[in-house]
Order: sequence, then structure tokens, then C-alpha cells
Amino acid sequence: MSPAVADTAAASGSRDLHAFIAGLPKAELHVHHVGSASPRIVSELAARHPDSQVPTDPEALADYFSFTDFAHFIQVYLSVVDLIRTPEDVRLLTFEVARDLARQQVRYAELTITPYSSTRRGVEERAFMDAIEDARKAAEAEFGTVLRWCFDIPGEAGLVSAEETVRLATDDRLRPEGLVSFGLGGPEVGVPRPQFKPYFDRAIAAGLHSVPHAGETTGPETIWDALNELRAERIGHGTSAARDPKLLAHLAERRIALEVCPTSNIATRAVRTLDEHPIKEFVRAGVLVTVNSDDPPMFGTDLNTEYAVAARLLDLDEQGVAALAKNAVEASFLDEPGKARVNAEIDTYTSAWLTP
Ligand SMILES: Nc1ncnc2c1ncn2[C@@H]1O[C@H](CCC(=O)c2cccc(C(=O)O)c2)[C@@H](O)[C@H]1O
Ligand SMILES: [Zn+2]
Repeated sequence: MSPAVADTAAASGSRDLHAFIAGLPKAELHVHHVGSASPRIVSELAARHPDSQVPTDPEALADYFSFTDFAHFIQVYLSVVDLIRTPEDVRLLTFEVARDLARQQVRYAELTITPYSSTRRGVEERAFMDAIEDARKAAEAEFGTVLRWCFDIPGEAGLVSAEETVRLATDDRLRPEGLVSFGLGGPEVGVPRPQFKPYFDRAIAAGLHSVPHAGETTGPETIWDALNELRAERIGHGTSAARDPKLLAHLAERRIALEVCPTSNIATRAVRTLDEHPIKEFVRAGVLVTVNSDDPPMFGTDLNTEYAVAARLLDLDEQGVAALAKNAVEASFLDEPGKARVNAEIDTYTSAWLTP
């Protein structure tokens, strides 16, 4: 733990949970590459590409990032994807996302990247991989934050995108060193999960972990499909699991983590209000709950805010919040020494904070 953080923890007389969360070492498992582009980065990229409809002014951008429904969110998301046109854009975005994570004391993050969306827009695939790997290594050297990649299929783009994504994820000449998992994003309505089984089988055979989105905008049957057909080890969102007690019991018994993103669910209208969010049901059922930000700047949030939201909804004190952080470490694909390291940082920070 850096001296500055130790000072904050030890010196602070404040019992303010927000201050505790701000300094707490964390791991993040469900956060998107392009979706994490800060207003500063997006406006800088928009200025480079005047033909884009994305506002260059951060104020206007905040309005631009308000969504009427999930389909509208995807439309806005893709307009930002269109700004990422060169390997330098990719590198800049990736390094700046790592800086923002490090600022929140994120020690480890699994960043979801959709390579198909960039390569089909003309970013050369080898240069794309070099750009993200270069940024990953620079970020680890400069911030100490360990990044790993999840490559996900943009499901609505169909089996062509699935084939391209699994090729990029399993071709030894292309596959980046930091790649640990394989996912499935985009709209769920009209995009049944079973069709992607052959692609997940190939990814799993290549040693990647399966982490599809499911149950974000559709019912529990999508989550069952993700488990049974795609062999999911974690579920992105899993919001509708609360409607199926058998599914909750299954997730709890198999210790299959849910990557819960509270504010995302409100912003995309998947859940009406935070007080109606099913995170409490998940905890009550004994499910392994992790807290994540999904696309933080687009949803006007960040990881620390999501921890504060979870603490309020679950009525947690510092120990409870620290336990949430350790859930993410447990559910991560970090190696055992890495997990032990982050858990030790969480314990040291928490006991320093609680020692009068
Ligand atoms: N909360 C979320 N829930 C689900 N996904 C989320 C969430 N946040 C971010 N994403 C990302 O949104 C993208 C969606 C991309 C997409 O739908 C699409 C459709 C048609 C063509 C193309 C293309 O590129 O040609 C792309 C995915 O990459 C996914 O990783
Ligand atoms: Zn997501």
C-alpha cells in the first residue's frame, strides 16, 4: 500500500464510508473498454473526427449520454466506437482508462474489449493487439494496476462477429498475453445464447474463461442458457436471476459470481429504481455478488460510487464493503499469488482504517 494511502487510512478521523471506499484497494471484473472512455478522452477523439455526431464539449456530452432505453444506449455506444479509428486512439484510450482505474485504487481489472467492432471499422488487427498490450504494460509499470482482457462477441452482429472474435482470441499469432476470458455483449432480446456455443467451446478449449452477459434485459432463461450452453463461470449482470429461486440457489451453490452493475441497470432502464434493484435478494440467497461500473462515464458513475450505492442498498459498514471487494478478488481470474496480494492489501487498509 502506498504511504499516501496508509496516511489517509491511519490519519483520517472521518468515519465517512465514502472516504473509506475511495482508498480501499479494489478489483473490477465488469467494465468496458470503450464504455470507460472519459468525457475528456471522448471529446478529444471527437475533435479529431469532426464528421462524428459525438459532441466535443464535455457538458453537451453529459446530455448525449442520457438514454431513453437499452437500444438507445447501444446506438450511443457505437457512435463512440466509431471514434476509435487508429492504433494510437486505441492505445491512448486504454492507458487513460487504466489511469482512471488506478485513481480509484483498482489494483486489478478485467477490461471487456470488443475487437470485432474495431477491426471491422478498419483498425488493423495486429496493430490493435499491440496497442492494448503496450498500454497494459505501461499502466502496470506506471500505476501498479494489473489489467487483463475479456474479448466479447457483440451478439447482435451475429455469427460473423462470433467467428472473428474467437479467431482473434485463439490464434496464437494474434492472441494478446493479457487475454483471460471470453464474453458476449450487446442486446439480449432477439439474440439467443445457444447459437454461440461452438464459439465458446473453442474459446474454453483455448484456456479462456466464459463470462457472457445474461439476464440484463431478458429473463432467467437467458442465464440458464449462459450456464448450460456457454458454460459461464460468471454472469454479466444476471439481474433477472432474482425472479427464479432455483437459479439463485444454483448460482449460490456453485459459487458462480454475478457481475452486478447497479447504476448501469438504471441508466439502461433494465431496472426502474435503485431501491428496486435485486442486489439484496442476491445477497440474501447467498450468491457471490461483485460490484462493477460497466460503462462508468456513460452512466455518470464510477466504481467508488457503485460501491457506495451497494453499501447503502445492503446497509454495509467498512467490514461489509471490504468483504464485497474480496468477493471480486475471489471471482477474478487473477492467479493465486495475485489474489493473496490484493486480499492482503484490502485487509491491511481496512484494519488500519478501523484502528483508532
Ligand atoms: N451493459 C451492457 N450490456 C451489453 N453490452 C454492453 C454493455 N455495455 C457495453 N456493452 C458493449 O456494447 C457493445 C454492443 C455492440 C453491439 O451491440 C453491436 C451491434 C451490431 C453491430 C456492432 C458492430 O460493432 O458492428 C456492434 C458490445 O461491445 C458490448 O461489449
Ligand atoms: Zn456490460
